[in-house]
Amino acid sequence: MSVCEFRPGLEGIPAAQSGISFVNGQQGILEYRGIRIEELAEKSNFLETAYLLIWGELPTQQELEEFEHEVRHHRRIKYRIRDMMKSFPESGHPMDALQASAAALGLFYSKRDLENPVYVRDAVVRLLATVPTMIAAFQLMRNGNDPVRPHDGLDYSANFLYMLNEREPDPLAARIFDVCLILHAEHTMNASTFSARVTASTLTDPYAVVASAVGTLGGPLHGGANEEVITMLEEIGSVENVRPYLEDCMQRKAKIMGFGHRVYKVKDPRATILQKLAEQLFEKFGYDKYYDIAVELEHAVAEKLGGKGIYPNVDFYSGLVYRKMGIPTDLFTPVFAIARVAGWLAHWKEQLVQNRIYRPTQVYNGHHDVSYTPVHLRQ
Ligand SMILES: CC(=O)SCCNC(=O)CCNC(=O)[C@H](O)C(C)(C)COP(=O)(O)OP(=O)(O)OC[C@H]1O[C@@H](n2cnc3c(N)ncnc32)[C@H](O)[C@@H]1OP(=O)(O)O
Ligand SMILES: O=C([O-])CC(=O)C(=O)O
Repeated sequence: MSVCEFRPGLEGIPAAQSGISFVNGQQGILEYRGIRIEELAEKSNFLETAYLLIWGELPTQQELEEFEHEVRHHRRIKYRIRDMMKSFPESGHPMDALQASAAALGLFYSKRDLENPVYVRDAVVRLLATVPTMIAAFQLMRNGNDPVRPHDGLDYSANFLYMLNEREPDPLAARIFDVCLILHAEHTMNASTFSARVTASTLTDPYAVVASAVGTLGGPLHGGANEEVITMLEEIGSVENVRPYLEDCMQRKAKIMGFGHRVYKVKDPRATILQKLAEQLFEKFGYDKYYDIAVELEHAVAEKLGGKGIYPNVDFYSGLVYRKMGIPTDLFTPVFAIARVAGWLAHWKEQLVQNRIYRPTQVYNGHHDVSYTPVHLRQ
């Protein structure tokens, strides 16, 4: 094999063959199994989209009803998981709580049976069903309250908002939240999905796959940017301060959070939809001054950095949507994870079809033949 050039961040290097999603970064196109994201956002719901991603086709009415029924009936978390979460430090980040809890779930299903479709389906259902419950439970318990039991009469998204806020959500808010989950469900070979596929390739269990992906999603260069965006908008504070803030960032060569993408060189199509969803929410529930700051920042960044292909990504407007729903800032990335579980599991299943363990190479730039220095002689 020829010696390859090292590409930092593996830019442009295919890490898998995949039929799950497609991105055209020059034209701002995203498709799940060939269907444009705009169409899914308008016509589908999250569980149907998850089914599409994981099993490769839209479900029939009966398949969808069965799948929704199964997910609905696996939403409760085990007392032992709940008690474990109760012992987590309240000040800990909910992404860490989620990562630990997803991994702990695997302790209860440690007999791996990856070739058995029943095992695969159970794991898919259980992870999709319990991740929202774990997040809502941690949120309530860190504030000294008991978790709220899932509401069997509510669908996937409405139930999550119900568990979080201890009341049934407004139907528009629940539908918008569900669309947000569709938008965040999958995105080709992003860092957390790569992490999921690497973990899957060792033939470990799907709980470990999801736990490793959650850990990867949390970083501020990836899903964690949605939280950073709100912090940044608060720091900017006013529309007048947008341009001085941007100048200062550019001078310091600091990244503007929620902007830029390895693949998109135009505005992320998901950001366009999320911006519209934010506007719909503001129309019904009142205006948010940070929205004007965000729009001004988008204009200013397009003027200064548009030439480099730097435009809003999915994380730029999502926080404004979640804020309006009363979701705390440090739950924005866990909410992203609720959705992305679908994509990670689709990649887990796909990886297993023709698995080969990931084991890339490296360019060694260290020393050779170094002799051992006894500790008392070391400077
Ligand atoms: C769900 C998601 O993961 S979406 C991404 C969420 N992350 C963010 O919003 C964090 C901010 N954005 C970034 O850090 C980057 O754009 C990433 C991580 C998304 C992509 O990183 P990469 O593809 O490695 O791009 P890289 O960091 O090399 O940037 C390329 C050039 O664009 C510039 N650039 C990229 N993003 C930004 C940004 N947000 N603000 C200012 N400049 C930027 C870089 O400074 C660099 O400029 P240079 O060539 O003059 O040095
Ligand atoms: O594709 C990426 O690198 C990041 C991203 O937008 C996502 O994971 O949704």
